[in-house]
Amino acid sequence: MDEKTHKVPQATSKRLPLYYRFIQKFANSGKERVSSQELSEAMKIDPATIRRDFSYFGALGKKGYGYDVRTLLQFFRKTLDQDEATNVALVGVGSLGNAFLKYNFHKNHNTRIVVAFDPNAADGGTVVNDIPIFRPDQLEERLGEYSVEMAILTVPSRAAQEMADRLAALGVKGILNFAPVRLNVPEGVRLHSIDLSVEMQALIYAIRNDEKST
Ligand SMILES: NC(=O)c1ccc[n+]([C@@H]2O[C@H](COP(=O)([O-])OP(=O)(O)OC[C@H]3O[C@@H](n4cnc5c(N)ncnc54)[C@H](O)[C@@H]3O)[C@@H](O)[C@H]2O)c1
Repeated sequence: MDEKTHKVPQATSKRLPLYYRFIQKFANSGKERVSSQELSEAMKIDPATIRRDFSYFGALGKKGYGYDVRTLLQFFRKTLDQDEATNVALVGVGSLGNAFLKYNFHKNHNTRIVVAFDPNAADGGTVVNDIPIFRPDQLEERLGEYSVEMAILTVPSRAAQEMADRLAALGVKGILNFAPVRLNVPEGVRLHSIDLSVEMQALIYAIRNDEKST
């Protein structure tokens, strides 16, 4: 990513892959330009948010013209580093971690799990789906071999902060945390947390609220 994108808010950066997906759809249907209104209708995000998100990246569109689909496509491909593979470490190979290990991210995105860590791994490592799994006490010794940029954290809550600290100390730049705890990470490390219970409660609240207002 270029320097400008450092100040991009987390909410905006979370929407980038979504923009990319919809712009790909517009491009595939042969559309050459698209307005924030059209994007808004397709994506169910309000047009002001889209314009604000895009404004973080400089002049991507012209007033009254909208956005050039090819330019947007190139921009998002470059910004999301779709041309370059991202190596991911999986930390915690239980129920959730195993599902990630078996899910082939690589098919749709240039992202792949290259190494995993779990206390249940054998002494010299275990291999599942061609991915080596080592014990967590081997993290410092092994991680450096795999050019890992980000980690998926699927460990029990009690182990999450310690593993996040150790990953950050090893130079991992992004952590996708599934443990339902608030983690602290040093500056320069991006943390995205997905708490399924919170997401579910928010959805239930939204459904009930819709019911009340109809
Ligand atoms: N399973 C789900 O549907 C689900 C949904 C939402 C959130 N979560 C959260 O995701 C995390 C993982 O859930 P799960 O169901 O896979 O749990 P799990 O107990 O099945 O798996 C956790 C794994 O982490 C390993 N582990 C423990 N300490 C470790 C360490 N220091 N380093 C590496 N690995 C370590 C354990 O050996 C185990 O294999 C939990 O924090 C859980 O609350 C799970």
